[in-house]
Amino acid sequence: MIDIAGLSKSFGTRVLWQDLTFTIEAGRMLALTGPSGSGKSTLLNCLGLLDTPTTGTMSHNDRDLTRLGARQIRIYRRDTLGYLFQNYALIDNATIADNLGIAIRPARNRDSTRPATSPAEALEQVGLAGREKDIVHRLSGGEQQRVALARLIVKQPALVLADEPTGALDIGNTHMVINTLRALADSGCAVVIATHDPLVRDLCDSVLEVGTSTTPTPVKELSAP
Ligand SMILES: Nc1ncnc2c1ncn2[C@@H]1O[C@H](COP(=O)(O)OP(=O)(O)OP(=O)(O)O)[C@@H](O)[C@H]1O
Repeated sequence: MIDIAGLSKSFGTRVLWQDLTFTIEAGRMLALTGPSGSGKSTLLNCLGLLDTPTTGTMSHNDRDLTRLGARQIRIYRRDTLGYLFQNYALIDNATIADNLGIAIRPARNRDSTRPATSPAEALEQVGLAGREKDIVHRLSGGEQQRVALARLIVKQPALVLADEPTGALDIGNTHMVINTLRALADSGCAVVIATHDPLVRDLCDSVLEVGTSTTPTPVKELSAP
């Protein structure tokens, strides 16, 4: 569904990655690994149309994403993408319900046939049942991450982009994140995760070593003896 061809990114004379050529398919999970500074977040930002690649093309269902105007980019982000970033990207001074309500709107516009999950059901799935009226900035970091997960469950975006989603979490919340991302993939979302966490990497279907490889390797091949 997302076709990447000859993608590269440089800052000045510094080449972060080049000639990336692969497909991100619905229902699959791709891990982006590599040392700090190799350009994992930058690649996620390019996939999320928050940054632009230096050369190459990205297309979604044959629609060229590198040629969209500002308004089309906003609509694509709203209707197609879900972010799970380290700062949770929530509206801090609003309630959990308000944060999830924002996620519902674009889902209504999508041509999706997937069954909708209500905010109440999504909160139950992440262990926050009945907490709709809580203000987000009063929640712990782990709870905020779970609200961000609930937002993804409600929105069911075609493409989920996650940047170190377990970096600051305890083991319980880490498993919550991993299980939810796997469930999103199983329901048809494509999931791309920048991670240093071997637990997360091993859950994915394939791994791209950013800055070193140009195509992902199936996880099965990595773990083969
Ligand atoms: N706008 C920019 N201008 C110049 N350099 C930048 C810019 N954005 C990022 N970089 C540099 O690009 C490199 C890659 O950054 P990026 O955050 O993508 O790496 P990363 O692999 O995600 O690292 P980490 O694992 O530490 O999060 C870094 O050296 C960073 O300083």
